[in-house]
Amino acid sequence: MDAREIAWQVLNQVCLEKEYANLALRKVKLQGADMAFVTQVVYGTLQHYRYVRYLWEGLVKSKPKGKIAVLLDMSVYQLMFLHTPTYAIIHEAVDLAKQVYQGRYAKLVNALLHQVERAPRALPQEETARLAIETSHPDWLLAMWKAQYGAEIMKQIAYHDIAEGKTWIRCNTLVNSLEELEAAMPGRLEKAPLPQAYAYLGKQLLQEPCFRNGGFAIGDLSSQMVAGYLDPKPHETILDVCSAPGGKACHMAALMENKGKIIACDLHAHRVKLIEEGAKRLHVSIIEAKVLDALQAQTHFSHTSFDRILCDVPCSGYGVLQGKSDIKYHMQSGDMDAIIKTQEAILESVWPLVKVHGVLVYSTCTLNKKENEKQIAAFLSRHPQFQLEKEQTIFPFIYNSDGFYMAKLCRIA
Ligand SMILES: C[S@@+](CC[C@H](N)C(=O)[O-])C[C@H]1O[C@@H](n2cnc3c(N)ncnc32)[C@H](O)[C@@H]1O
Repeated sequence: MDAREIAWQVLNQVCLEKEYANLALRKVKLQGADMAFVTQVVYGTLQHYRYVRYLWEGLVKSKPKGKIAVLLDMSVYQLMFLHTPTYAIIHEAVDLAKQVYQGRYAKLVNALLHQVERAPRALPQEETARLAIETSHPDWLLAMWKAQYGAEIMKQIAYHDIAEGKTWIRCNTLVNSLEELEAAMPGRLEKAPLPQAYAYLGKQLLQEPCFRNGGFAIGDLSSQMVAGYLDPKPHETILDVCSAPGGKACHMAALMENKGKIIACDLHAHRVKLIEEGAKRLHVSIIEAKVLDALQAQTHFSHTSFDRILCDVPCSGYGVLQGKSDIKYHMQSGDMDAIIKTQEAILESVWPLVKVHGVLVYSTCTLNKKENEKQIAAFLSRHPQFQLEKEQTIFPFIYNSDGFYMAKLCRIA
């Protein structure tokens, strides 16, 4: 089976069976350039799903569905975004189309792809409709961003989501200093506007010798701002209730100089394992990882027993659509309703555990005021014993990082 056919199969699993793209790709047994091609076609097609569908769908009355629609999507993606010769893309798409539905759609695939290649359909005139197709976002999401943040910010987020992302790392000061890390990766690090953070400019991050010995952690720049917001000190006791895979917990441990205690919980056992593995690689010994539903936290811990608590809650993920294009492909406007209730329930379950004069930080990787500012305003109105010290939305286009929200609440009574 060649790389294009494998990409088609992976996309069928993601688009039609709702498998996560990273998990479907993990099963692919290819290497080198072939694997890079499959990965690019899979993520690229998902990232541009509306645009590529728009280009072929308008040309046909009775629209093919299922695997043929996915095949057309991925072939149009290649025609529009890759430098592969047109004849190779179309020829192979037609061959693949012959494999399914008794080959009924092979001629149509051939005709549609030639037509798209010859004269791509013009984008809609109206500005927001055009942006939605050009950047492949659902209309309701753009409308929500426009209403919440204004037209200019909506536009910048949308274009950010289809731009090429950066890889961010954090120097693990428990293992090496900034100077030592820079010396170990000459020319491959670009200093970021945050202590200990760098953009990685190389190509083989996991092959860097100082990765295995824990010299750095991989983690988005915005996400690295959260531990600083919590501002944990050596010898304190910290609760991290939604902790896996443990990026922020390990960062907190470094800020605490590996002194004190961090209880790092997550609902899912397989994800708790990731916290343990990460902590081991990064030479962190103060993390105690636990499988625990945050909603049950009060049955495990006494009231007022933590100096600081981090609630890095599950969220709709609208701040990470650049890197997680399968979220973008599948998301529905109703998805956030249940999640908002979970976030509220987590806050209600956890707040009594923080000491008086202690700190609670709430964070999400989403851009949605209902999960962010409004969630925190509602919490504060229910709990006058907390005060908002600061809150911040990090828009993803500022540093080419994830979109994040963080609120720092201090318990005053
Ligand atoms: C945004 S991620 C956390 C990322 C993590 N803080 C880090 O920095 O690596 C949210 C996590 O919440 C976990 N989760 C979801 N519902 C939960 C619950 N009721 N109790 C505990 N963890 C939960 C998910 O398994 C997921 O790992």
